Amino acid sequence: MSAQILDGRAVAAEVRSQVKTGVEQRVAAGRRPPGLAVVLVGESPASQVYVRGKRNACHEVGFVSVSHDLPADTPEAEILALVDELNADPGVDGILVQLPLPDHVDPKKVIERIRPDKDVDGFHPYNMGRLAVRMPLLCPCTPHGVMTLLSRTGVELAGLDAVIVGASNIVGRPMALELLGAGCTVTVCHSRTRDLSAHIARADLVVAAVGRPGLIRGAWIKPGAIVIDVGMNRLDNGKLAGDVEFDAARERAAWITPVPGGVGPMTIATLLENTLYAANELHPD
Ligand SMILES: Nc1nc(=O)c2c([nH]1)NC[C@@H]1CN(c3ccc(C(=O)N[C@@H](CCC(=O)O)C(=O)O)cc3)C=[N+]21
Repeated sequence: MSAQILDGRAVAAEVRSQVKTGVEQRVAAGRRPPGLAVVLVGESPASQVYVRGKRNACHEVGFVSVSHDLPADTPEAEILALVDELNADPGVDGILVQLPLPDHVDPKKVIERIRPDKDVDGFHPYNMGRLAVRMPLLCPCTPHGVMTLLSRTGVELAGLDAVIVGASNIVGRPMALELLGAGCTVTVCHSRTRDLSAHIARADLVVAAVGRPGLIRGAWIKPGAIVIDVGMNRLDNGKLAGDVEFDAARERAAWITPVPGGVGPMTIATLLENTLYAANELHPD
């Protein structure tokens, strides 16, 4: 029996349409449309593709999209000064500084400079802390987008054995907190984990967020498990592949996300949700 596909493109389209309606309601009530500022430092082609996608999504839902494209050699102080300006701008509800930043810029300093109530990436320590103590404010987009996808399976998450592979600040760690909040028993595997396949073999839910194509063998997957592939690996042939051996895993899983077309679109859709939430709930004006 092969798995049902969790169609991230379809769910992301639903979320974007809900955000668009939310913006229309705001404007009909005489309020300004939400504003999202996207800061891009440098000319990395990948970042330009992602940033273009975000800006297009803003236009689709009716946000004001504020763009700042800075040269790769922009001094850190200038980036911080721009963040201060955006923090103070009443027309800006969300600030996203595209990562990675050039080596001479400390990303932690830049992230921590963003006002927590405008940190629509959810990367700021304050927002991560709020998630850790079950008082979520703005949640990191990829893990929160995964929760939206999981809700579409109709599977009760409480009590599931969830195994996350990867312990990054932007996916693995907040993913563990989100799943803990949903009542899962959570294991986080990382580069020091011994016998990864044994952890995967007992998992009802696997979230792969490592960045290594085909790391998670399909044969490891427990029959009937839910498999969420956050991996976004560009292969030599230019194709995008996840961290999971999709075809083999699909024969054993009950649900599985494809790459592309799974978690990626949910990341963008959740960014839009966070920005509307910040405008409506955190910036009453
Ligand atoms: N401050 C910051 N916040 C981010 O959220 C952030 C970032 N920096 N830096 C880069 C990563 C990457 N990222 C993606 C989002 C969506 C897709 C996406 O929609 N991918 C499509 C495929 C796109 C393609 O074909 O290349 C998919 O998976 O279906 C990909 C990558 C957000 N990022």
